[in-house]
Amino acid sequence: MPMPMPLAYTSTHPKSPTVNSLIDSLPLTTPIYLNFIAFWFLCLHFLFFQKRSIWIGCFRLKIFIPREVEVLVVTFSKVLWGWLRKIYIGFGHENRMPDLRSGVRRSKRVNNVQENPAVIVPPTRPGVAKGPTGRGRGRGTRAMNQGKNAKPIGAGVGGQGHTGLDLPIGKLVAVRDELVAQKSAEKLAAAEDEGSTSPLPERIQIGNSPVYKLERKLGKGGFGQVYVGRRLTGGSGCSGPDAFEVALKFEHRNSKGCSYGPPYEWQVYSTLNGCYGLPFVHYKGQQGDYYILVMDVLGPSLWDLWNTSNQMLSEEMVACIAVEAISILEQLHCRGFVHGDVKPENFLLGRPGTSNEKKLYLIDLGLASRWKDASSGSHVDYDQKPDVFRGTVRYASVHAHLGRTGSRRDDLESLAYTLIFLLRGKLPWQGYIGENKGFLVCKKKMTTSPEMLCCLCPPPFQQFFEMVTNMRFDEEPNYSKLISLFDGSIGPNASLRPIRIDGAAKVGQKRERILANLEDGVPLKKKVRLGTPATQWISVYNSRSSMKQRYHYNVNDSRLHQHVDKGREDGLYISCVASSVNMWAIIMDAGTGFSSQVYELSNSFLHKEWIMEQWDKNYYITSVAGACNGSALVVMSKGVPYTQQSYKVSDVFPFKWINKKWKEGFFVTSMTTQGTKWGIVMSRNAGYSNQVVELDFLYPSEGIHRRWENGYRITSIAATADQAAFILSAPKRKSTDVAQETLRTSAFPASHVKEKWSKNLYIASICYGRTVS
Ligand SMILES: Nc1ncnc2c1ncn2[C@@H]1O[C@H](COP(=O)(O)OP(=O)(O)OP(=O)(O)O)[C@@H](O)[C@H]1O
Repeated sequence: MPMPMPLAYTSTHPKSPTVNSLIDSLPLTTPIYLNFIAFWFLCLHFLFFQKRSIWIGCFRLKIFIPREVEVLVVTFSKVLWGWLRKIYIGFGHENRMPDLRSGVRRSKRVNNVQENPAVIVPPTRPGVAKGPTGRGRGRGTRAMNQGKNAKPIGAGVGGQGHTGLDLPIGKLVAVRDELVAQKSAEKLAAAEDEGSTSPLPERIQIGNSPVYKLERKLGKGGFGQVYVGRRLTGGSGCSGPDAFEVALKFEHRNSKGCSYGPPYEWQVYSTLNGCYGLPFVHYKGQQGDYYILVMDVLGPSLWDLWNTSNQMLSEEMVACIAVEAISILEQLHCRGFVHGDVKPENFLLGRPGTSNEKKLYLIDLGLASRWKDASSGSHVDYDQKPDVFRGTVRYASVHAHLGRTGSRRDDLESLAYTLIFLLRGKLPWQGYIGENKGFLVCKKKMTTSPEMLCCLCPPPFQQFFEMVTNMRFDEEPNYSKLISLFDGSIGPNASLRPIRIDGAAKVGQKRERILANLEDGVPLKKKVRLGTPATQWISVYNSRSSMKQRYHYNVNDSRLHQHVDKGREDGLYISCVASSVNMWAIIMDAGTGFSSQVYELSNSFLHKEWIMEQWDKNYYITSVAGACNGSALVVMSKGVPYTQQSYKVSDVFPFKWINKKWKEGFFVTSMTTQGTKWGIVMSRNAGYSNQVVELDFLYPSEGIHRRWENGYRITSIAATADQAAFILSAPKRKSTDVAQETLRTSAFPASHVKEKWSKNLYIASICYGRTVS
């Protein structure tokens, strides 16, 4: 999208003054202020340009700025800059009820606790460290945190050229939290600097390995530097453990991946060494300040190849790459791992001039993870953590962007992007920059139809893309079928092929047999990515004993009171509200358990003063809706079990805040959107034992079904025109199982609701927004 930058403030919040009110509040006309500002600018000018003298006519006036003034001016400038930034860029705000003492419901307004502005984390990792446009392979660094306020650790934030490399993010996310807790980003950066400045040993011997002399550099990643090591003593072979030349990968012991000992990649190599398509690791060990891997030396990467071939590779070449890459991934997956960072830079050819120069290898296991549990052998559990991203933005699967647990489908989706990039020379989401780059790229991936994405590619590539993006989380890829898609693009003469496809050839016969059995018998799956966004009503129905429920839709502001009053006369309370095209939908129930209710229609999202007043009177927010025209409807009730409440308004889905509040015992109890803004209400004592989020650019059918299977039920929904969010909760008391159904309809589901009522299914949540793409 080029969409506006996230603005997370409501304009009326007293702690988020508008620029106008700020300017109004400054007595700029007072001469003393003018003098001060002039003095300050002058100091800044001298400090900035390092000027220490000025000419007045023919006199040269020497300027002396005392150190104290310099510090004062710089500090004041920083504070002012931060202040202005907050006004222009904003951050989410949270309003929270005061803590309760001794379990007594205290209604006094003690204070308006405005917590430290929470870090707003876009649903997907924003523009982090797009690769340098430099031509060297593997240059640049990784960033580890995708938070808006998070600093990329190390260097490498910069613009992205069309030919630029894309750098991986999130390697060792697992240790990230601990790292961040222990060390500030600055310390980490300093540690890294130290790592990069420590001299590399000139002679290397790991255990009983030959002695190597450090030779030319092969590449550098965010974590390691790779050099050629030339054998000096201790062997006679041309290849293998005592090869004349090896690749030496150095990682400094203070580097970000080594805080707890050897790099994580070592563990993965311990299990995967010898796997088809991976370079052999012969020795690993520590020497001086460095962890060192001794492995087979390889040749150029596919990115190098693409770059030196006018940034376009032939169909046959890419088809061979496809076939061999699928075989390599199949072998890796067979060993229970997913790679997690499939991209052109991580596929290397064998050493030029050797018999392996046309052989493909996959390197960099730093983001590899298990899809299959090592002890039980079962598939790892599905989960979604929208603020966790691992991989490289350009090639990451949409599921990886959305923070879903990595599985085999993700490697294949990244491979599809890799192949299309090598063929077309460009992907439609290149060129995004800025803090919410990850979100924009993910949105573009979701809204680009397979036809658009593959418009310049031969049909097998589109078929491959469609097959892999339609896979379920735990689906076993049909590698043979995927390989066979490219059969027609590869010539029969093996010696003429630009890339060796030994892996695929080995399973070729088996493949033919499988394919014969598959012949058209498998029904085609419904395509999930159509590229056409749609907004719909999403309604959720819960089974419950018979009760009176009433709905109103297309209600304009002036008719709202009339409907609500009528419902109240009949003993009904508002149970949920929603808005579509600036008209309200109101659901009123006889079974809410509320004892009293108030509501307010206001022009602000959300009206803090009114909410605080009602909190004082022991009312709690029970439903909330925002309309596109800026107004919001907040319903607050008595008779709820909640003991404390907190809400947040944010321009991006505030998963990080939700996560933080979960840890404090709060659960999401209502949620809405207004335009692109999200409003989330969380309460203590909500009766849930656990809660999860499903956030997607379409209706996350698979995720919801998986959660349902695990005992979760949808308890809040909201959607913008881009994304739909579902909160699913596990009840504390697992007494009666609630059956739940969802419905998506273009018009308000008036007739459907009646059908549901006849089956004792009642509307539990409703919203209008993004459903399919
Ligand atoms: N065995 C090898 N033979 C030749 N070159 C290699 C070899 N291993 C790595 N390289 C080169 O070194 C670069 C960095 O290696 P690698 O990707 O393993 O490091 P990293 O720090 O994990 O990088 P990244 O940040 O991309 O994950 C690679 O891009 C590649 O060009």
